[in-house]
Amino acid sequence: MQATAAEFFKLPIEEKKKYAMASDDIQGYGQAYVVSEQQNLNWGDLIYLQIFPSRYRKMSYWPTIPEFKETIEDYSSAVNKVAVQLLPNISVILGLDKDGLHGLHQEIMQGIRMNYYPKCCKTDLVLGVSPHSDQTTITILLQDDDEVGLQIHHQTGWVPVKPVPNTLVVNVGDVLEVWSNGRYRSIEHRAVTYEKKERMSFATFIVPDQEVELEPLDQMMDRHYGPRMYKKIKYGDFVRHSLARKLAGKTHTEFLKIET
Ligand SMILES: O=C(O)CCC(=O)C(=O)O
Ligand SMILES: [Fe+2]
Repeated sequence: MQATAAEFFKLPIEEKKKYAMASDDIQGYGQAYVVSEQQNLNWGDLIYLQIFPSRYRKMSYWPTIPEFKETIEDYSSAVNKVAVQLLPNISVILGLDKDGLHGLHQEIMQGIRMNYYPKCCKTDLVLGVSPHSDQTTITILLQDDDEVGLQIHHQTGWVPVKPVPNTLVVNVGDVLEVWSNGRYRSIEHRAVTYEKKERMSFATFIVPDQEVELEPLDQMMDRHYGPRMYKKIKYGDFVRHSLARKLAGKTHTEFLKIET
């Protein structure tokens, strides 16, 4: 997987641009969440591809590197198995039936964002990815074994997520925060840059269908869990709202909250 992605990222920029994200799309090569020419860009290259259901794939964005398609499909199928094992467990924690979360998604959508962070000589000035939470139910992340790039926000500071070899990191996203009425908060995270070495990471996003109406589950709003904290919003509208703004900590999640 890493080797195949590296093949893509080391292509000349003109080659990579053949897969450039259209301005009204989220799939393809480029940077999302860019809303102004004044904004500081992130020190990284990325390509985002929708994987499942396969009818949403836009093959014009898939690099035609040998083995690319097979490698992404094999990796994504393996990660999908992890996701469909995790969701029933999270469902039970939320007081739902085993199949509850699966049902709430209508259809489970899976996409992959491949990130490449080149070496950087101004690591104190630029970030690989600005602070944000993911607009997902969960994100399943594969990162390089030998570098600490990912950091999570905890209390007043940033805590590095030290890679454990052959291990995936699972992050809670905004969708789970809403369904759980804030009991499981989406994690604010960022990626830092390195001077000595490049880094890659692969984030698999597990999200509901665009048409799903997001709102806290009934059983997460009671005397024990407290009053309703989040508005009702169509998942697709939430994503469109987020894409029109730059990444800035948990501001996207704050938008979902009921104003008090
Ligand atoms: O590179 C990383 O470890 C984080 C990437 C990330 O947060 C993302 O792609 O959403
Ligand atoms: Fe992220």
